[in-house]
Amino acid sequence: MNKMVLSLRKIKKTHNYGTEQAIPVLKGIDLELPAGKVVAIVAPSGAGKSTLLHIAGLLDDEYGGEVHLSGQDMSRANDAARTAARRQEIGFIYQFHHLLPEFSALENIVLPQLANGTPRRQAIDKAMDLLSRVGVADRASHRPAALSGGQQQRVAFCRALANSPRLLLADEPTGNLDPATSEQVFSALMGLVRETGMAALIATHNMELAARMDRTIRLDAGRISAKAS
Ligand SMILES: Nc1ncnc2c1ncn2[C@@H]1O[C@H](COP(=O)(O)OP(=O)(O)OP(=O)(O)O)[C@@H](O)[C@H]1O
Repeated sequence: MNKMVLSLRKIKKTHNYGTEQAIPVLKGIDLELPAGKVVAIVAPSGAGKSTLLHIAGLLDDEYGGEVHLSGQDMSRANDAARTAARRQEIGFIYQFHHLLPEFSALENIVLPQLANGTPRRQAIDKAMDLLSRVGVADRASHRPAALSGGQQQRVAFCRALANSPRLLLADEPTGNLDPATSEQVFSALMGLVRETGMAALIATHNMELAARMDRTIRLDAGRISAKAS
């Protein structure tokens, strides 16, 4: 039996709630994400993908419904518990990565592991393994400013996976990559999911990639409109 890593139950979100410009964005989203599965969210611009990823990633606490992480209802958890869960269990890949500019690519991936108590040697080995999987190991000692946009994006991908999260949330993780590099990052992602049993929820406009994931959900006008398994 597959364990549910993420369960979203009746998620509702209105931006600017209670004001004249109240914008209902999510109108009751239910989603079950088991371990070892990759689910694509496909949606037109403005449909609420980022809003949903923020709620799933415990970055927002003003919403209706429940977010369960590994069976625990995080919508009722306090700040400290949500912060700990974010650090230890969730990896994020944003459209705009925020690598630390004064540190090398390698250090950007090592530091979050040290903060989590991983011994330095082990953290470096893990970082180098991740960098190799996405083809940027030879740039390990470069600072972000000395990397191309696509290389920075790949480093951010490695950083998100550094602490072996149980849940990966990604907003267009291959958005700015050329087709060959996008393929390499996608294969690395699928490989890691199969090896580790991580679960991933990935927003993408790339229908070809979405079709290769385990399932696609379509978000439209605040609801899940169609499912393909
Ligand atoms: N902080 C906010 N305050 C008010 N409205 C917001 C806020 N954030 C987002 N919205 C609105 O909520 C809707 C959903 O935004 P969201 O960023 O989740 O869309 P998206 O599906 O991720 O879009 P895209 O693909 O263009 O990034 C949009 O209409 C947006 O204008």
